[in-house]
Amino acid sequence: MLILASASLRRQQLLNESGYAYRTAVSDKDEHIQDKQTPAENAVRLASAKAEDVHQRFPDDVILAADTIVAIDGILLGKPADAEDAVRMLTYLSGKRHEVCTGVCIKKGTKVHTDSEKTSIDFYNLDRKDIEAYVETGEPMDKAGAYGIQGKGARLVERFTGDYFNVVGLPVAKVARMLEYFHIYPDGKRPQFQRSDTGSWKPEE
Ligand SMILES: Cc1cn([C@H]2C[C@H](O)[C@@H](COP(=O)(O)OP(=O)(O)OP(=O)(O)O)O2)c(=O)[nH]c1=O
Repeated sequence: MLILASASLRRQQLLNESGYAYRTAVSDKDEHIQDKQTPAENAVRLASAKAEDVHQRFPDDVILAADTIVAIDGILLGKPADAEDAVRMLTYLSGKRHEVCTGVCIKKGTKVHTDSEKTSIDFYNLDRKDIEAYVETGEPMDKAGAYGIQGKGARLVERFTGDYFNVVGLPVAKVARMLEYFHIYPDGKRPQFQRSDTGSWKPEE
């Protein structure tokens, strides 16, 4: 059985819509971003900690976990601590390009597969009033970088390059390919993907 180690409704929704059957289990691991690590290293480490935590409770299942981080000018942003922090983050992102990095860890027994995906985002210039009005909606508070591209935060984004779903918290296409390695397929069927992008790993026959 596939277990999504996440309390995030967005991740659950993305996995549902992609056709996967799964259960959820929430990790209570409280790991922190480390400035000395790259965004990808941080995101993969945090995702791995969540997967490991849930694996302890469900050792026979396939555990999927993810973590999303925003990176700009070498600074890493997680979720804002409070409204003031959200204003500070959005002020920093205003008019600039940043990256959203989601790390993914899939684990079953001793078999572990990790990877990460980056999406580049350009923000419009935002004035103080726009930022404060957006923060007042409450939307930024549970999101890395203090915005949600899938919600009212869409108004902040001038353009993006890469996987949209990665920004929302789960790079679905990459995850689907990783899950094949664990013989987990959407709608319970072996999928049609052409495996030209296997990278350093291949699903077992
Ligand atoms: C940038 C951005 C982030 N996010 C979200 C995705 C992640 O859920 C969240 C970053 O926090 P995470 O710690 O990655 O995830 P989470 O705490 O929400 O859920 P869990 O650990 O239980 O799996 O920010 C958006 O929803 N939209 C966006 O545009």
